[in-house]
Amino acid sequence: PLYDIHEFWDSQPVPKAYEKIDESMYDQQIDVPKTVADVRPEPYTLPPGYTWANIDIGNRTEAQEVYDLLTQNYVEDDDNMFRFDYSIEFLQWALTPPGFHKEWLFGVRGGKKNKLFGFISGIPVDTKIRGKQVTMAEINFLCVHKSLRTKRLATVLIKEVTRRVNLHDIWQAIYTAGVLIPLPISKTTYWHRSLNPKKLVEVGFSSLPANTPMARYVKLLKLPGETSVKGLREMQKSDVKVVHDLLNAYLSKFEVHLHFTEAEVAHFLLPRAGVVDTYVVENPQTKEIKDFLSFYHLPSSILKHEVHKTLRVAYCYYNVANTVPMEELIRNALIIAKQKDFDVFNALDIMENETLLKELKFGIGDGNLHYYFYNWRVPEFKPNQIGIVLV
Ligand SMILES: CCCCCCCCCCCCCC(=O)CSCCNC(=O)CCNC(=O)[C@H](O)C(C)(C)COP(=O)(O)OP(=O)(O)OC[C@H]1O[C@@H](n2cnc3c(N)ncnc32)[C@H](O)[C@@H]1OP(=O)(O)O
Ligand SMILES: CN(C)Cc1n[nH]c2ccc(-c3ccc(F)cc3OCCn3ccnc3)cc12
Repeated sequence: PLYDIHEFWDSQPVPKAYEKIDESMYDQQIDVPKTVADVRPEPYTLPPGYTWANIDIGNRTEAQEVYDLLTQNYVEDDDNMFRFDYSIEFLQWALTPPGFHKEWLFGVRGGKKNKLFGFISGIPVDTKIRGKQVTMAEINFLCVHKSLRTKRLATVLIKEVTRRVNLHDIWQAIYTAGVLIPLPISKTTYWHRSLNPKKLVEVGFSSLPANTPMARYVKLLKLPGETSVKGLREMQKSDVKVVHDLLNAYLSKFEVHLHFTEAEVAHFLLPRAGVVDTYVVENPQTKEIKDFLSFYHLPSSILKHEVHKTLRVAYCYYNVANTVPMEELIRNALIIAKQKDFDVFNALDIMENETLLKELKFGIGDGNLHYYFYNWRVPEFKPNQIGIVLV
């Protein structure tokens, strides 16, 4: 609970759990204004035997080292049955958007083999918060090897990435986590839509509802073999401009959202095999595009099962529905994911998602994803006011 002592976070410019609400303090930074000249010029001190190392994620060998660290040491579910298994291609996609800064992708090396024991990443994002534009760093992939846990190494990684971001005259950040630390700007819930119920029951991801034989459970969750939306097709380069306009227009409806450049829309939404899928709806008569759907591929390793080693998971990404009902659009995303042999389709209750989860037979997940700002005070938002998906 929040009244716990947070040695590190109580020293950081984030709202305190106990602070009195003062509306006049909202929509501004928490820290005293600083300039780049105030930023510590040298990296933070690491324990003896460890060194800082920038990671060139575009270099296959270095990307493999990050993959190896994360696939063994990154986020597990509460029951330690599954662990995220981000692929190398996914990491390269997530961490090299237009305008990224190489020195914001780095880790800690040590030992005889100069092994990678820790990692953290930042990418620049243009956020809009209650109508105010704030350039931030989006922090992700914080990971410390299991053999080095609870030695406060994470706090050094966080302070170092803060320092490196500050050197670019950026003083705010956005991040999400399953853990509850001071202080969430929103507490969202994740939901799962089974696509391969038999496998999900076999690996313990789902349990058969009471008095429901497997055959009936499978029938309950069956989806059409083909999509229903006319004119649905994979996004291509020539769609970037219209998808860019549709996305920014749609996201401006939310209290907290990102603003994407065309180059960022091309980077984050053009289909990449095994990473991200985007489909546009091209009106067969007018050839106009007014809707699109997208989901990203993030498998989880199944930690304790002899036969099944990987859970193939699709995650709801950005979806805009202007001429098609959102429910039908997302149902078509489910159908495509099933056609592509995904086992489950995950979604947060952010944006408009909560309005379609039940109808589309999603089941509620066992935990939350909290959204956080660093050094920016806002009132707490409901999930349907959040228009940002962090991978
Ligand atoms: C202006 C720019 C600013 C940029 C920076 C913005 C801030 C960015 C913040 C980062 C955003 C990342 C977002 C992201 O990547 C998505 S959330 C996923 C984070 N990664 C994992 O969960 C992977 C598995 N776990 C680990 O690798 C370790 O357990 C980690 C590394 C998590 C902690 O390593 P450890 O060996 O277990 O722990 P110590 O070194 O002893 O440190 C303990 C302190 O760390 C605090 N802690 C624990 N988990 C945290 C988390 N997920 N966020 C923030 N803080 C977290 C904890 O509350 C405690 O502080 P307290 O004593 O005050 O309570
Ligand atoms: C977002 N990005 C920062 C990775 C990340 N970190 N921590 C997390 C905790 C939950 C989710 C999440 C987000 C959306 C979703 F539909 C299901 C999720 O978790 C499933 C349960 N689970 C937790 C861990 N392994 C499996 C992601 C994350």
